[in-house]
Amino acid sequence: MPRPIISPSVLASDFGNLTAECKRMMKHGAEWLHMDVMDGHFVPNLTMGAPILSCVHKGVPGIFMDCHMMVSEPERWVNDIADAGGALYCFHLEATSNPVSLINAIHDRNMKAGVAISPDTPSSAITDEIGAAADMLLVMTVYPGRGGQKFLERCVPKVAELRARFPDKDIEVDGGVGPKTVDACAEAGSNVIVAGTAIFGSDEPEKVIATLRSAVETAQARH
Ligand SMILES: O=C(CO)[C@@H](O)[C@H](O)COP(=O)(O)O
Repeated sequence: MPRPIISPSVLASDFGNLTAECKRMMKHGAEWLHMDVMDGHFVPNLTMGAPILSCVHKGVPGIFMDCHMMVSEPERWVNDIADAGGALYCFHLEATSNPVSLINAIHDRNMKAGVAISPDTPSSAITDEIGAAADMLLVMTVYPGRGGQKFLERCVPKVAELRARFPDKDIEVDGGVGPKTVDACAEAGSNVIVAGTAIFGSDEPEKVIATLRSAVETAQARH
């Protein structure tokens, strides 16, 4: 079973102090930082791109940037994100017609490749070929585009379907995940937990990170 990983979503952080916020989360035990790249086209919001990621990468030694590309034409940004220090490039399946060649292009730039599905996309859209080529599968538990939304419980069965088909892959959940909703995700087989509001909105983020990790450990010990 792949190891538990907590990836705080920086969308909920103090953007004016992004570098310091990332360092703070790593000090509190976060393995990855979830960098929400939005282009104002695939989703209505605009956030950040390669220049900001590059600054963060230079300012935070050892950071693993889990780049969630909520963008149209994800093929366009592979080189820029790789040059900026991205460690994982996760694109939306809905945004491309050639996912396997995109995964190959990501691997050619020495990044891990993730494939995300939005709430209305079934797990079957991730074919055996796509799933085998990818390093990580992301099941969105809110509609992509903004933080602080309500967790969509109806997305959880997709995690279990994907875990049954891909026992060795990282499976990430993102959107409305926190101490109250993580158990369902972990029980279904998710090992990579993204949380924004639940972590950055807490006075004790280190405790929230520990709780999220312990939920995954407990579920993995049961299976
Ligand atoms: O990418 C997204 C939303 O598009 C997520 O990463 C959210 O930003 C997670 O935030 P919370 O729902 O945990 O507040």
